[in-house]
Amino acid sequence: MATIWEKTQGGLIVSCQALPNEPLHGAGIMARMALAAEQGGAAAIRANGADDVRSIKAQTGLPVIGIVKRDYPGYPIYITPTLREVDELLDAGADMIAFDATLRKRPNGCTAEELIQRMHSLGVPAMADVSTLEEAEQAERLGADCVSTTLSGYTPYSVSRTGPDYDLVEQAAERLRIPVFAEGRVTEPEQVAALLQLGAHAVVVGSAITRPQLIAERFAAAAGRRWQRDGFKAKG
Ligand SMILES: CC(=O)N[C@H](C=O)[C@@H](O)[C@H](O)[C@H](O)COP(=O)(O)O
Repeated sequence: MATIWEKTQGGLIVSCQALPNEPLHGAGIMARMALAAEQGGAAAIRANGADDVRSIKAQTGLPVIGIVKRDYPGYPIYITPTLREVDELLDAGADMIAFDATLRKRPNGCTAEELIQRMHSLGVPAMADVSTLEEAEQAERLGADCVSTTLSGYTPYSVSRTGPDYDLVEQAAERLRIPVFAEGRVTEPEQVAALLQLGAHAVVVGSAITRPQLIAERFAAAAGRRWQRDGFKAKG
């Protein structure tokens, strides 16, 4: 049977996530979203929360990269911050687990090595979500199986951009021996092709496919600008 690396190589991974404050929140809806992504050609799904992971695995034949977003007061990190979230995802049958691998402090004194070791104890690969090249290199040293550029632009010390972080993808792909996934602010198909060309193992796309409120917002903003420019012209 093909490994998750073979299944995802050169492919599209669709992130299907809706937090409790989003209109599409719910494991059933996310499973439908994942099914649609599968029909569209996704090689794997990235999903948030044990319920969504279970539901997506039951509805699709795709590998699922699981995360649990959970806030711990006083800590800025929220993507699979501790062993508790890792255990929830292992229990749900995630095929890979992604976690915040930035150099910031983790709640409960947990370390990145501990999280990786727990995943490896059950044979589940660890995806390190990073925001800089330094974090990517550190994640590789600690034993992560791959990195994703998920957090570039979302830490106070990484550069904020409107589009994908091409530089980080290119530099990490050049320097690291482990696969580099491109993730974050990919909105156009041409960007997917460009990121693969720069050495990404696969490209993760979320909001541009699975957050319809943000898709509508882009179109509404375009309409709004026209409205402001032309003014309202009543008929007749
Ligand atoms: C920064 C953070 O919390 N990113 C999250 C990580 O799982 C998700 O909210 C993103 O949707 C995902 O990374 C895909 O990115 P984009 O939606 O830009 O295609």
